[in-house]
This record gives sequence, C-alpha cells and structure tokens, in this order.
Amino acid sequence: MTQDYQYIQGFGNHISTEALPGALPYGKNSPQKPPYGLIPELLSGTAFTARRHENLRTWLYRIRPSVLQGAFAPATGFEAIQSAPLGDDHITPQQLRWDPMPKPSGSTHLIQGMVTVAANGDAAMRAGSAIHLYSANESMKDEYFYNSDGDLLIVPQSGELLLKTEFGTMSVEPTEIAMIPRGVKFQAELPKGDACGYMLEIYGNHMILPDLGPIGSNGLANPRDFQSPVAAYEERSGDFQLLCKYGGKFFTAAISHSPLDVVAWHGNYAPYKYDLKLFNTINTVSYDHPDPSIFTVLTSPSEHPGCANVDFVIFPPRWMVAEDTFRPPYYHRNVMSEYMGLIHGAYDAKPDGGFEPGGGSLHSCMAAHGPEAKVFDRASDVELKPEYQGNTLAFMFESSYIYKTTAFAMDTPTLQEDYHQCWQGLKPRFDPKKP
Ligand SMILES: O=C(O)Cc1cc(O)ccc1O
Ligand SMILES: [Fe+2]
Repeated sequence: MTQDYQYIQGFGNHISTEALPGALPYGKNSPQKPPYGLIPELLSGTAFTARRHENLRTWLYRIRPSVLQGAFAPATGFEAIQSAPLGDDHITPQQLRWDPMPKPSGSTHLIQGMVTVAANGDAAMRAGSAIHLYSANESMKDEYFYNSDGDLLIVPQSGELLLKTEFGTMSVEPTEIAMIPRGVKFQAELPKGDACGYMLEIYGNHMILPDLGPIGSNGLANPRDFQSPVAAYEERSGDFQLLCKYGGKFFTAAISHSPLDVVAWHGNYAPYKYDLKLFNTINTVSYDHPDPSIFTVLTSPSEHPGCANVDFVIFPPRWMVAEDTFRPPYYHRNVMSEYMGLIHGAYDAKPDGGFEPGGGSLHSCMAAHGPEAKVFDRASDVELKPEYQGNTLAFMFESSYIYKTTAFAMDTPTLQEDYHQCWQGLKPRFDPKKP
C-alpha cells in the first residue's frame, strides 16, 4: 500500500513548515539562538537581486550546516549522464524515434540508471536543457545527490519514486510529475520495485505556469493542485556519499551524516509534485487543430518574451469534437525542437506501434513530421463524431534551441533506423479536376 505523505498545496507559495513545533524562528531569519539549536542556511534559487516576482529562496533550519562535508573528488560510473554543450559528432536533421530502454541488469539506483538522450544550450551559462531517461531497480541508501546544473523535472513512466529531499518526502507515480530544484539534496527510494521514466534537466529559468491570456483566471494546470512536501528530517550517522553534478561532471564527497536534516523551512524555493490527471484540458469546440501550446503544463521562459527555453506540454485524455477538421496533429515543421515521450496508452499521430510507452521521438528544429501514413488516410475519410480519446498520456519537451543528441542516443539498438518509413506510404490526394 502506498503510504500517504503530507503536502502543502499551491504553486510558488511562500511556505512555512516545521517537523517540530516552534522550529521556525518567529519574525526573523537568523536569530542568535534559533529554536532547538538549529542552524539557519539560505538556499537561493535566483540571484539575490532578482525581481521580487521572480525571486526564489528558502531558509532551511538544519541540524548541521551544509559545509559539514568532505572534499569533493571526481566520481566515476556516471558517464552516461551528459551535459550541454554536447559535441557536434551526432548532429542530424533526421527525425528520430526510440523504443523503450531495456532494464538495467545489475543493481542500479536512480542516478546510476540515468542516461542522456539530448541536450541544448550550455549548463555553465544556465541556458537550455537536457533530456534524460532513467531506469532503476534499487533504492539509494547511503548516497545523496544534488544537481548544481539545473532543476530536474521527473516524469515517471512506470513504478513509484519516493523522493526524500531536504524539504521533506514526495511520492511520485506515473501520471504525476516531480520537480527537484537546482541544489536540493535528495535520495530516491523504490517502494514498489523497478521504476523508469523521463527527466528534463532545466539549465535555464525555473519553470512557471504559463500565462492564460484570454483563457481567463482558471484553467490548464491550476496552481492549487501543486504540492510541496512538509518538513521532515532524519538524524542518521554513517559513511555516506554526497554526489553532485557540477559543470557537467560528477563529483563525490564523504559525508558522515544524512544531509536530509532540515527540521523546518520557510520560503518559495521548494520541490513540488503535480498530478497530470488534474490538468484542465482546453481545446477547440468548433473547428481546426489548435497548436499544442494550449496543453502547456509548465514553461521555462527564455530571455525572449513568449518563447520558451523549454516547455513541458501534455496530450491528456480528451474529447475530440472538431467539425470539418483533420483532427490528428497537422503536418508541420517547427522552429522549436520537440522531444516526445509516452506515459501510457497510444498517441493519436502514431497509434499503430513504434511509439510505445517509455519510448521517445525527437523532431528537432525544422524536421518535417506529423501523422503516420495510415493515420492520414483514416482521418481524411472518417465520419466526424464526438470521440473520447481516453487511453492516452503523451508529453513533449519543446525547446527554442536545437537539441544535439548523445552517442548513446545514436548508437543504442533502441534507435529505430526505419522511423521515417512510417510516412512513406502516404498517397497524395491531389486531383486538379476536383476543387
Ligand atoms: O508533433 C507532435 O506530434 C506534437 C504536436 C501535436 C499537435 O497536436 C500539434 C503540433 C505538434 O507539434
Ligand atoms: Fe510537432
């Protein structure tokens, strides 16, 4: 049975939470003698001087400050995790698609089970993003991890992850997503065995909810449905390892206590989770196929207003009612690069095999794509009635910057060499005599 964890509702809130009563100092951040002898520590997610509405920071009240750790040394065993800028060896304009990744053979925890598919921008410049897959079969026990290079958006495809963080514990399962902000230390346990899924590492701006414009004040992902953990701490001593990714490289430091020793915290920089089942899906009730930006859950803005560093978009269960319309996604070429994954069910542009749960596709800048040939034929002739697309949950990481793929992505046997064939049977219907 899934244990219930406690959460605080709301996106971007200034939260106060304490695992022991009175652990938060009253009315000030750094008293000389904080309650319970705790030590205040500030975790900044934006520059001190970031504009107020973008400023993210949290005060942590912990048993030991984070400086109590050994010296970092390079860590091995994480070579599959790559960071931008990637080399140019694997650049291709080709449409790419992959089968699900095989499960690891040996014992593998979450971080050991990560492999990078593509990345753009530059981690050191805090611009762009990386797309990783994970497949794990073991809980992290004596290892804790934090990422200096970006936030981690975790999209489970199978299995539960119990994310024990400095801020408290979150359980995430398929249809839910979790965000672990840059710098937050955590450990992933697997309460129900094997787990796999996708991860978006965001080097650029933190994700926010998209503006709703004429939609009005409600809709899409509603802020109240996001959940941050309540404070929880462990006091644990032993020979542990603090793993860190910094500037694209992995490092490890010895640590003789659990860094998850935060007894209370207050602030607006915190991990959160969200259940995609709660997404309020808005779509046409007349004609034509709206751009998929209508399904944006979260967006990491670039410095160019309206254009994302990277968007997280979903294709949730929904009614299709458009009249006199080719209902599947239109054929298109996009300046934005589109990586798609499938959490469960089938995707309407590629329902006939090849795009499987756990698999992925990449249509990078200007790569032609759209429904496979059979879908084109079917959707061009089908009688248009209201239709519920129930068994589906696909998603897209969509970025302004070209994704470069990794050696893994291009050499893995899961890469489908014949992907482009799915379009080649398409027969033009052009008849100059039939306007
Ligand atoms: O390429 C895709 O399948 C994603 C997508 C879906 C859609 O409904 C419209 C445009 C688009 O890029
Ligand atoms: Fe597309």
